[in-house]
Amino acid sequence: MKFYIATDHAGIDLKNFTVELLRSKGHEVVDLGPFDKERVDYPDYAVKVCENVLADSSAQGILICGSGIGMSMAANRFHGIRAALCHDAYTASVARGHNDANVLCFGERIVGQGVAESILDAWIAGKFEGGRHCGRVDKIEAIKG
Ligand SMILES: O=C(CO)[C@H](O)[C@H](O)[C@H](O)COP(=O)(O)O
Repeated sequence: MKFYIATDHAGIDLKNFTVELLRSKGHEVVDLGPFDKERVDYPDYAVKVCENVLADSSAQGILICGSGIGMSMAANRFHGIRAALCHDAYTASVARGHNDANVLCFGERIVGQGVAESILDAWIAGKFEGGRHCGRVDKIEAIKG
């Protein structure tokens, strides 16, 4: 699987862990930064990941910040991005299976490395179930609020 990943200053350590973990499992990871802990604004990095995911539909995005909330809010402003803030393996699994989510968000101030790994494993194993969920996802995409 191919991932684009970015964070803000509050998620650097979990980003580095995630990049190494995914690469060690054979996944392709494009790290869009930042690469030090200087304070930055999370929307700037959400834009980088979402633009790449929209241009490369075979890929998925990962966005990390302190809580994951700001990143998920910013990412969901993009038409075609379905960003899911996940705190555990169940939310990751259902985000893929029911919501066809294409950007995973989590928070370094919320989840540790062990929980992050279980979230990533569930995300990677998850597959959109289609069926009754198709029309619902289509309705999300049709919203022009
Ligand atoms: O967007 C967030 C909160 O919803 C993220 O957790 C940010 O990383 C956080 O706001 C950054 O806070 P800081 O005090 O500037 O480190």
